[in-house]
Parts: sequence; C-alpha cells; structure tokens
Amino acid sequence: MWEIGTLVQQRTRVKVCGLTSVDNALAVEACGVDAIGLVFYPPSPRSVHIDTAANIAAALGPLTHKVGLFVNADAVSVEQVLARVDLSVLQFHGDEPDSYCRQFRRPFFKALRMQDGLDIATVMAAYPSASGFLLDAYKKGVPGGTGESFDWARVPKSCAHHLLLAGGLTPSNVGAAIEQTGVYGVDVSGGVESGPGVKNIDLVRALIAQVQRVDQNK
Ligand SMILES: O=C(O)c1ccccc1NCC(=O)[C@H](O)[C@H](O)COP(=O)(O)O
Repeated sequence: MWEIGTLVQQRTRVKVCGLTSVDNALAVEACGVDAIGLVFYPPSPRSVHIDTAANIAAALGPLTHKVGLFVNADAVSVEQVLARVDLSVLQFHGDEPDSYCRQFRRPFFKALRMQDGLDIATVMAAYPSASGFLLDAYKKGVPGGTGESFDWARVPKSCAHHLLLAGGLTPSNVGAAIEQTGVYGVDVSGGVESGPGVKNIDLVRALIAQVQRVDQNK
C-alpha cells in the first residue's frame, strides 16, 4: 500500500494520456478518471492542436486535472500554451532541469525513463520542486508513449514522492502493476486506444474496473 507520510492512499489515481478531441476526452472523463493528458509534442501521433486542447480543457469538469506534456520545449512555447489552455499540472518528458520545470508555477511531474542502471534516488534528488515522478519505460529515441513496460520490481517500495507508473499498461496488467508496486497513480495511453490519440471507451472502463477491484482489496 502506498504511504505518503502517515497517510495510506486507499485509491489509485488514474490518468489517461493523449486525448485529441473534445468528445473523446469527455467520454474518458465520464469513465471516472482523475486526470487527462494533452501532448504538446508535434512528433507524437497524439500531439494535440492548441485550439483543440483549449476546447478540451474548457469542456472538462473543474475537478478533473488537465495535464500538459512537453518534451524539451522552449519556455516561450510552454507559456503560449498556458496562456490559452487551462492546464492544472505539467509533465516534462525530456532533459528539462528542475529550474526550468518550476518556472511555470504549476505542479509538475518529471518523467523518468527507466533505462538500465538509472540511479532513481539521485535523479529524484535533482528535482526538489517536483510534485511527483512518472516512471516510464525506456526506449532509445522515444520520449514517451512507447506501449512498452519495464520491470516493476524497480519501482521504489518506500518513497517520499508521489509516483505515477506508466509504460504499456492495459486493462489486463494494470491490476498486477498496482498490486506489485503500490503506486500513487497509473498513467495509460496506448493500452486503451483504438488508434493514435483515440481512446476506446470500453477499454478505459475495463481499466477503471480493474483499478477499483484492486483498490477494494487493499
Ligand atoms: O504519448 C505520447 O505519444 C508521448 C510522446 C512524447 C512524450 C510523452 C508521451 N506520452 C506520455 C505519457 O504520459 C504516456 O501515457 C506514457 O508514456 C505511457 O504511454 P503508453 O506506454 O502508451 O501507455
């Protein structure tokens, strides 16, 4: 079970990433997710146009987090997005240092790609401003959305940070992932898609059902 301080987290948070249309985002939200991710990284097949992103963020309910994803973007373009899109949380998937990430004055997750030999504790210590860390699979040259898992035994068992587990999660394996790692939340993209940037609502429902099943047994 995941513990932050003395509090035991009874519910695993769910973020579904890579929404590209208002209707699909609303349908995903209606499944009961906590957060929706918007990818501002043009090479990604899940990249969303800023106008569409603004419409998605405006359409979602006020208690649903809107997370903006960036990969080594220049600060000006991040500010341009923030001026148009009501993002509550940021997520950085590149080589951005803490000083860069914190300048936008939003809570942020730093994505750590779990390359062999990565010293997780040392990297985390370099991000004192981070609200949490997203642990994702490492694939050379691909900053995220790989659809691949990493060895969940590498997720720190007792960790003072909020951890989001990502990488190749599906309705079939998310229960085992939570049981094994006890993370604060899970982040899912390709495993609930029917095409790039299009989420399959049946798969999202199935994923949520598995998360709830495991949470009820905590
Ligand atoms: O989704 C992308 O295309 C993407 C591209 C560049 C940086 C990050 C990206 N996604 C970030 C996410 O948070 C994904 O949900 C995470 O990497 C897991 O993806 P998947 O393995 O497909 O579930």
